[in-house]
Amino acid sequence: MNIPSTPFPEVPYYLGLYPVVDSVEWIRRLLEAGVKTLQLRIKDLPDDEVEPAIIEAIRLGREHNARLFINDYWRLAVKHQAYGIHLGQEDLDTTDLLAIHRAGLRLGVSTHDDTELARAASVRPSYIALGHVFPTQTKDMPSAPQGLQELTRHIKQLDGKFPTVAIGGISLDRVQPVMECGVGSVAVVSAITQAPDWRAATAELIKLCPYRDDNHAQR
Ligand SMILES: Cc1ncc(COP(=O)(O)OP(=O)(O)O)c(N)n1
Ligand SMILES: Cc1ncsc1CCOP(=O)(O)O
Ligand SMILES: [Mg+2]
Repeated sequence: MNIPSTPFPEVPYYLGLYPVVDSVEWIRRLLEAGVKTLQLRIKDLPDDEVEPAIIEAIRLGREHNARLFINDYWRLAVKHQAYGIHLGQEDLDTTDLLAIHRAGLRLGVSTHDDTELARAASVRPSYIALGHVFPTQTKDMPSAPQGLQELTRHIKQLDGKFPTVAIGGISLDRVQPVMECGVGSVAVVSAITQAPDWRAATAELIKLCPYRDDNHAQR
């Protein structure tokens, strides 16, 4: 892993609601619904097939003055100057972190345990994602859900040095207890995409997970 000599660019500690979705269609809908932090997560397609979606998502993100992260496709995200990139632990070994840093993109990194937390922190990313907090149907997870106690412990361990994002099984009724752990933001998939009324769910979630224009955790 090639670690840049300075941290990745800062993002607000309280990023607001952070939906993770798999199409430009969802990106457009959510931006129009007022979402300001979001991720395009398309899995396992060749670069040339996802490139048009990435270009359009980045364009929409800029048009709405939103923070759009691209999952996995870091070369395309750099090429088209996305706001940021989200990477998993295994991606850290195969990604040119120096290229992302040089291009001025923000970086989010997934973590699941203490070892991964230390490894993520060594990269000095823009935010650190913690999860999965609860059981999830959206992604096959090799580890057990960490739960609220472990989430709280990880947030304390980071000591406000990085903005944090909780992910995994966070339904509407679980957002408040998750926020009470001190996390900066909540990332959701099914709470929006599987909701009977996604507009109503998104509006509720935005209220429960406020954005603050501030780089620091409130103590
Ligand atoms: C905000 C956020 N947190 C975690 C993840 C998971 O990323 P990763 O570990 O790279 O797994 P995939 O999403 O690529 O399957 C995420 N995407 N976003
Ligand atoms: C992408 C990802 N990474 C960890 S859990 C997860 C899926 C979260 O989806 P949901 O909010 O539907 O549980
Ligand atoms: Mg990934």
